[in-house]
This record gives sequence, C-alpha cells and structure tokens, in this order.
Amino acid sequence: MLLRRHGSLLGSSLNSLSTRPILCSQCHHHRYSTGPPQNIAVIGGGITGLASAYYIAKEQPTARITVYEAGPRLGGWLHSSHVEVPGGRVLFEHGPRSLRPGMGALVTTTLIQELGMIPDVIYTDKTAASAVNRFIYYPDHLVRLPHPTTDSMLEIAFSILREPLFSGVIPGLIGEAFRPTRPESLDDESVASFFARRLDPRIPQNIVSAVLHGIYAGDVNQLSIRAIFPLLWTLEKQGGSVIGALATRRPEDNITVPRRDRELLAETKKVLDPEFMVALGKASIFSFRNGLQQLVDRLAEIVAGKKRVTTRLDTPVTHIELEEAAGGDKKIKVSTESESQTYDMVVSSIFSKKLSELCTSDSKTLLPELAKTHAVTVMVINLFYTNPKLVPVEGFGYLIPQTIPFQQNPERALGVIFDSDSIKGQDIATGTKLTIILGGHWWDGWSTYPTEEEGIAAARSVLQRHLRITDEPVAAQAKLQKDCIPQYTVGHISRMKQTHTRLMHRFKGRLRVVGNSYTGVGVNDCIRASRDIAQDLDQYNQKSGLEAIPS
Ligand SMILES: C=Cc1c2[nH]c(c1C)Cc1[nH]c(c(CCC(=O)O)c1C)Cc1[nH]c(c(C)c1CCC(=O)O)Cc1[nH]c(c(C)c1C=C)C2
Repeated sequence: MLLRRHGSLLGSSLNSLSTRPILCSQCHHHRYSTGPPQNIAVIGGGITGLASAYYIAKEQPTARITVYEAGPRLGGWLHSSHVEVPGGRVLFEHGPRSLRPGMGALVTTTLIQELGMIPDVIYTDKTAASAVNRFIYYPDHLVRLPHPTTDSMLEIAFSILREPLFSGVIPGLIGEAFRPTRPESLDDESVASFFARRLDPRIPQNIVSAVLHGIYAGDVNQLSIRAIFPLLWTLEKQGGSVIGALATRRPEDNITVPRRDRELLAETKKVLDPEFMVALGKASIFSFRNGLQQLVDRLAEIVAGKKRVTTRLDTPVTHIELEEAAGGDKKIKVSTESESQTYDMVVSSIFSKKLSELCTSDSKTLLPELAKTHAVTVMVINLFYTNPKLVPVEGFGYLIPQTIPFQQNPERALGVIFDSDSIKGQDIATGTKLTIILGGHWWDGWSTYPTEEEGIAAARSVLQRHLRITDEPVAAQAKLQKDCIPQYTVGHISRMKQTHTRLMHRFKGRLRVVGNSYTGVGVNDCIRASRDIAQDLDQYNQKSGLEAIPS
C-alpha cells in the first residue's frame, strides 16, 4: 500500500460502541442516536463501487443499495478480453493485470476467499525470471535491477558501479545522514525534490521516475513525497535523516508496519485458508485464469444476487446535494438526467474531479480541492506474436525513465511488459505476449490522442528501436484509458484534509469518498478502502473516507 492509513480496526469498532444507544419508542429496539443509513447510493460501478456495495450489504443487511454506473458495463479499469489467435486464444488485459500479495493485499485475499475464487487464482513464483529480472531502459539498453535475494553483494556492487543508471546512488547514500535537516516550514515537496535534497538529483530523474511511470504513469517532478512515500517523509522528520532514523530505530517501533496493519494481519491469519496463505507467501504476483476482470465479474454476480441491491447501468449522475428536512433530518439527493432520488448516504467511488463537478451550489463546486485533482491518460497496447522466443531477455519487462531523450522515445512510451513471462496460465496458444503503455504525464494538456492504429504502430516502433523486434503480431489491440490514474501531486494530503472538513460541514457526513483518487491508486488499496468505508456508517459526524489520511 502506498499511502498508509492510521487508526485501528479495533479503535473504530470501539468508537462505534461509544455512541450512546437510545431506545426507539415504536419498535423498542436499541438503535444509535442517528441510526445506520438504510437507503444508500454508491456512485460508480468499477472495482471500488462494487466492492463498496458488497461490504455495505454485508455490514448492513437491511439497507437498500443502488449502484449508479455511467457506462454500459461494470468493472471500470479492470478489463480483460479473450482474443482468437492461430492455435488457440490469448487473454489481453486493458488495465491493471496483476496484484501483489502481502500486507497491502490482506483485504483482497480475504475477499477472494469469500467470493469462492481461490481455485481461479494463478500465481507467479517469487523465484520466477519475471520476479527477479526487472529492467530499466537507460541510456540505450536494458539494465537489470539488482535483486537483493538472488544477487550476491559483489554482483550488486558491480552493477551499481558499471551502469550509468545508478549514477549518484553511492555518493548519495554515503552523504544522506549528513545532509541538512528539513526546514520546519516545508509541508510537502515533489518526489524529485526530496530525493535530490537527500541523495542526488540524478536518482529521481533516472531510477525513481521509471518506477513512478510503472505505478502512476506520472511525473516525478509533480508527484508528492508525502502522499507516495510517507514513510521516508516521516523518517526524515524523526531522525533528521532517513538513514539516521533507520539506524536509531528500536525493533519494537516496527515503523514499516503500522499498528492497524498488524491487527489486520492477525485477523486475516485467523480466517484465511492455510493453503491459500502458503501459495500467496511464495508468490511475487497473482491474477486469475480469466484475468483481473474475473474479480469484478464475480463481485457483480454476488452483488446482483442480493435482493436489496440494484445496479443501474448507463445512468450517469448529474448532481448531488444535501437536503435538510424540517426537524433536522438530513438526506442526500442524487439526480440523473431523468430523475432524482433521496438517500440516507451516498458513497462516491468515481474520479474525485468528476465528483467535484457533481457537488455544486449556484454553479460553484462545494469541494474545490477535489476540482484540482489531475489524472493521466494512457494507451495500453496488447500484441501477440507466434514466435515464443521473440524477446532477447526473460523478465517482467522494462520501464523507461523521464531522462530518455525524445529521439530515443518519440512515442512517449512509459514501459513494456513481457506478459508471457510474467503471468502463465491464461493463454491457450504458444507465442509471445507483450503490452506497451504510452502517454501518462507526457500527454498532459493534450486534447486529442493517437488513434488505436497509430498506437499499435507506435508500440511496434518502440519494440523495434529498443528490442530489435520486427515481426508482425498476429493479434493487436489498443485501448485509450482516459483519466485512468489520479495523480497525488504536491499538496495532496492537505487537499484531502480540507476535503474531509468540507464533507463534514457541507454534507454532514452523508457523502463519503472512496477509490483511487484518495488513499492509494492500486486495486488492493481500493478494495481495502471499500471495506473501510462500509464500517461505522452511522458515525455521520466523523467519517468521510478521508479521516485516516496521515497527518
Ligand atoms: C495501465 C497502466 C498502469 C500503470 N500503472 C498502473 C496501471 C493500471 C497502476 C499500478 N501498477 C503497479 C501498481 C503498484 C501496486 C500494485 O497494485 O501492484 C499500480 C498502482 C505496478 C505494476 N506496474 C506494472 C505491472 C505489471 C505492475 C503490477 C505488478 C508488479 O509490480 O509486478 C507495469 C506497468 N504499469 C504501468 C506501466 C507504464 C508499466 C510498464 C512496465 C502504468
């Protein structure tokens, strides 16, 4: 998980118990002073919206839930399709393609078990070539990143000394403990600025920018250190330097695993199937036989099977507003093009900027900080070749740093994934499957993007320049994913804190936010946030979905 959230599961359930129960005069049942919401709208039918509906239905079995999806299909960015090729068929992923096990996936793996999907999970072993061979293209060739468990110290040192990609790493690390401490007034800064200040300016522009391309498709000069590497930010504050803080920490501090995660780990261990846990422990990544879309398809099936849940496709929400009825009762009105409905609570899982456009009064947004969120657009190009030995190296794929000059990367590729090496067991055909991802922050401010044909041609030209691949693919697809990855740019944390306050004041806790715009862009982050949002639904004056943003 990228953005650590505080507070504990135990803590939140104790909080809900501390709300004093009152006796309902009609039914003589105890209920909380405001009562849990019974009529709930979930905006967005992607993984976050579906998982939120699932967890809310579990927590509040008597509540009626309506899921609004603007488009014709459920699943959002999780989108897999089968393509016929000579000798069989292959699976193309048009968005995220695998999940990482471990602490960040505790809720996801429990969900997979609850959905009865363990038999469909496919694993890539930690010792597989794709797990140990990760590459960065710099300056004109693939550089393998040292792997701490398979490479000797000598091999690591040799690679760091030989490859220009690692320029600045050794002097940077030696000097880190002696760099000036952070000025008190500095509230946040870019990832590039932090690494340049603490280590060496070449490190963020080369290695770190490549890594951030693989996660955010974003610009190292704009992404926030506080939001993306909160641990480094905190360690620097605690110890004056990151290395100083690491050197002086006590084992009992357990700084890398927050208490909340330790509690979740203990809970998960109690419920997770032991064989599944062992398989996950050996895996570097996992997916499903029919791709990640299988997860949303199953969730949608389970949610659709619940009598109290309604899913409305092709129904974009046009406006959301708080209604204060006489007697202080609060409802929240959700309007579409054809009608309005009132709810006790709305959970929004859509892109935060879009939400800010829906929450207006007198044509002005009530959530101005969310209006500032930017998201990047990428094009995902899937290619399949009949030649199984097409790529000169075996591995996960490679990432391209920001420093690669335009002549070396005029297509603005961010990276290439060697799918047939990384995940096995999804295709019934022999050959090589590759994914090329273009755009991201390089396309910021563009109003038009390449067509699918242009995208495929650009991807092939990247492969020809970088890997000398000239074969003709037997299957090729390109999908433009518009505004798919929200960017946690400098100031993200403080914008989220202000938004929390606004949700409390303007929406009295009746509008909650969840999804990749807020507390982590990964699928695992979104599933965990969906589970969290379903807890303490009756705590109207405390919860927004953002209360756990780190301070
Ligand atoms: C469509 C392109 C995407 C790029 N990043 C993401 C998407 C959907 C989101 C993303 N990718 C990764 C993470 C980290 C956390 C996680 O859930 O695993 C996130 C939020 C890591 C990652 N990046 C790539 C893969 C195959 C993975 C997952 C597994 C792993 O770490 O091994 C490849 C990749 N993604 C993007 C690019 C440019 C790229 C290139 C090699 C952008």
